[in-house]
Formats: sequence, C-alpha cells, structure tokens
Amino acid sequence: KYSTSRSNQCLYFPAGRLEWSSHFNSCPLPEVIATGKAPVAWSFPPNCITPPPTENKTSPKPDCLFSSTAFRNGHGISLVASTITTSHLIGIGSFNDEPLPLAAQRRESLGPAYKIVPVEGKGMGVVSARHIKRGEIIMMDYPAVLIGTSFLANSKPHHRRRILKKAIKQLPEGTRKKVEGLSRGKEEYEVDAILGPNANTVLVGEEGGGQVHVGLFAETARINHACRPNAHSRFSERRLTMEVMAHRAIKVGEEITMSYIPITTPIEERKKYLKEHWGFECTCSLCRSSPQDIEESESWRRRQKSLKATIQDATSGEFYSDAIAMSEEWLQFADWDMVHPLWPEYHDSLADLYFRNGDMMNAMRYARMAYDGWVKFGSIDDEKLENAKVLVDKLDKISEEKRR
Ligand SMILES: C[S@@+](CC[C@H](N)C(=O)[O-])C[C@H]1O[C@@H](n2cnc3c(N)ncnc32)[C@H](O)[C@@H]1O
Repeated sequence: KYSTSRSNQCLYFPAGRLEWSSHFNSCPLPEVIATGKAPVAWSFPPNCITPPPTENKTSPKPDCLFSSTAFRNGHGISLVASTITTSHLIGIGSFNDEPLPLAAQRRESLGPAYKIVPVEGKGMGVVSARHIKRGEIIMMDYPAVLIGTSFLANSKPHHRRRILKKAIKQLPEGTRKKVEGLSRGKEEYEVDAILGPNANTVLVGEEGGGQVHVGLFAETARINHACRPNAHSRFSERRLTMEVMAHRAIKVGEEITMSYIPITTPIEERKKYLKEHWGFECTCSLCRSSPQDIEESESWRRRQKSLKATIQDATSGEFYSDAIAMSEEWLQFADWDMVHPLWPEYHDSLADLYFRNGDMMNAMRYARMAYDGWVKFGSIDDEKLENAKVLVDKLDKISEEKRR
C-alpha cells in the first residue's frame, strides 16, 4: 500500500531498554524518513523501548518516542507508538500538511469561534466567541502527544513516566506550555496528573481498523462535560486532527460542551462513571434541572438505546425492511440537541440498508443526501465524502445498466 524507505534503518532498530543506542546517535539529524508520499522530519533521535519477551516467544515490537516540532505549522507532536503504527501513519500521509478544504478556509476567515475562560464550578472551559451555526466545525485540534496503549500497558511505570515526560519536553514551547497548563488530576506523578483528566482515546494504526491510542489534545481538553451537550468531537486518523462540531446553533458566550460518555448512558451510571473515572460530580445544566426534565431526558435515552439495539439486530439478521422502518423512525425522532450532527452517517447507513433490500431508488436518494451532507459538513478529512461519491457512482452505474 505504501513504502517506507529501509535505507534509513533508524526507525527499525530499537535502542534497547530506554538506552540511547550508538546506532541512533549515528543517525543524521533531523531524522528524515522518506516515504512514498512525503518526508517526516523528526526533531530528535527516536527513543525506543523494547517490551519484555512474551510467553510464546514472539519477538516483541518496540515502542518509540518520535517528536516533530514542525508538525502542523509548528504545533508539534510527540508520538509514542510502535514502529509499525508510525510507518502506517507516515504511509497514509497523516503527517503531510495539505491545504484546508474550502469550507474550512471559509470558517477560518470568520475568526476564532471560541475562547478558553474560567467557568464557575468547573475550572476552565470553552465558550463561543461568536455565533456558531448548527453543524459548524468549531475547533480543529492536533494531538500534542499520541500514545499507544500497548506502551502504557507493557512498560514499567518509571520507564513510562520518563518517556512521557520527554514526549512533553520535546514539544515546541507554545504547545508544551499549553499541555503543562492543563488542569491536573490527583495522580502522584506530574505526567499522570496531566494525562489523567485530559486525554482522549482514539483509534490509530492498522490491524482491524486501528488500535486504541491515548491522545492529548490541548485545546479540546478544555471542553467540559455536559449530559445534554451542544457539541461532539470526531477524530481523523488520516489528518491526525480532532474536529469539534456544534449540534445546534450556539449563542455568543454560551459554553461549548461535549459528553464524556455515550449519550444513551442512564443517569445513575453517568454519575457513577464521572465520579469514579473523572473524579467530579457533574454540575451541568441537566444535572441541576428539575426531576421532570431529567425524567424526560432519561426516557429519550432509553428509547434511543433500545431502538439502536433493535436496528442492529434487524440488520445483522438481514431483516432489512424492519431495519429500514426503524432507522426512518429513529431519524424522525432523533433531535439535533441530543445526537451527533452526523446526519450524513445515518443517511449513509440507510442508503446501504435500502441497497441490500434491493430498493435502488431509495438507496440513491439517501446516498445523495449523505454526499450532500458530507460536502456541507466540510471536514478536513474528505474520506467520508470520497466513500459517499463511490456509492453514488456505483448506484448510478447499476441504474444505468438496468435502463439498458
Ligand atoms: C477535560 S478537563 C475539562 C477542562 C477543565 N475544566 C480545565 O479547567 O481545564 C476535565 C475536568 O474538568 C472538570 N469538569 C468537566 N466537566 C465538568 C462538569 N460538568 N461539572 C464539573 N466539573 C467538570 C473536571 O474537573 C474534570 O476532571
């Protein structure tokens, strides 16, 4: 799929257990790993750690720290991941800087959509700096640090902390200061206290659609939780970008919030999770509202959850017309305040269901809606748009063949 030059072997030779190998030191700096697409310049020699051999004696894959201070116009990134994941990211062009799509350029020209300010009872938070339209992308953020969970699980605590401290230290000053200024958890060690309440999990890498990685996005990390949020985030592996988009129109000065847990989680479970995993009692507007409001929202969640599960069951059992009827109902009943503004995604799956059910006309109707939706959405990653185009073209071809 892509080629990574083997002439520069620095990437592939682990330095041993957190030791600098003479091999690395002999590498020219900055490290340039030539790929089929574009070079990535590492600003420091990679620092690798080889996990202990596994019981079945398979050779363990080293995890290395790679830092680039040039990434995204000086934002910088420190990646602590396997060499396989790193090569994969280089191969799919994740480190390349490409011009922003037109929709994003237009947004940028409107000026910043948000500012980070103190918010009562929550520390800092993000509020809108101008009127934000429904479905608008409010924030584009890049990982300051991206860490493979295999590294977190397999490295010894002091090795882990040493590498992570170094990962932060190797960031450009502006980003490093943002990271160091994030709110801290109660963890004993500084890196753990920074990562604890601020990191997100994202899927990165090959093998079955990606592996869980922990990403520290210094701006996104300022967004507080709400049980009835007005925004949602979405990560693009290809563009190594976190996009935050509005579920509904947001007034100037209104707080921008996201749900830290799946939206259909019942209230008691939500409270318990937020307390145990995040260490806070939620003070969002829904948690402070009347029992009647809370019950209304809970019944909405119950219905959403059961409808989604039934749609999944019907789809996997190939009862497509049932799945279609329920998906149509789900679309009617899902409101913009509560669901992700990702209508194109739902239109996409409806197009697929109609297609499987042999109803080409409705399949085309939804495929076009999905395509138009992705155009309007204006994500930095046009993968969804490309896929929607492929489906529209395929359906076009089928109906053309039928006409002949
Ligand atoms: C990802 S940070 C959000 C930004 C953080 N408020 C700050 O000052 O940087 C998560 C932390 O914010 C606070 N927080 C987020 N949402 C909250 C809420 N709904 N109610 C109370 N505290 C909240 C908690 O302390 C939580 O551990």
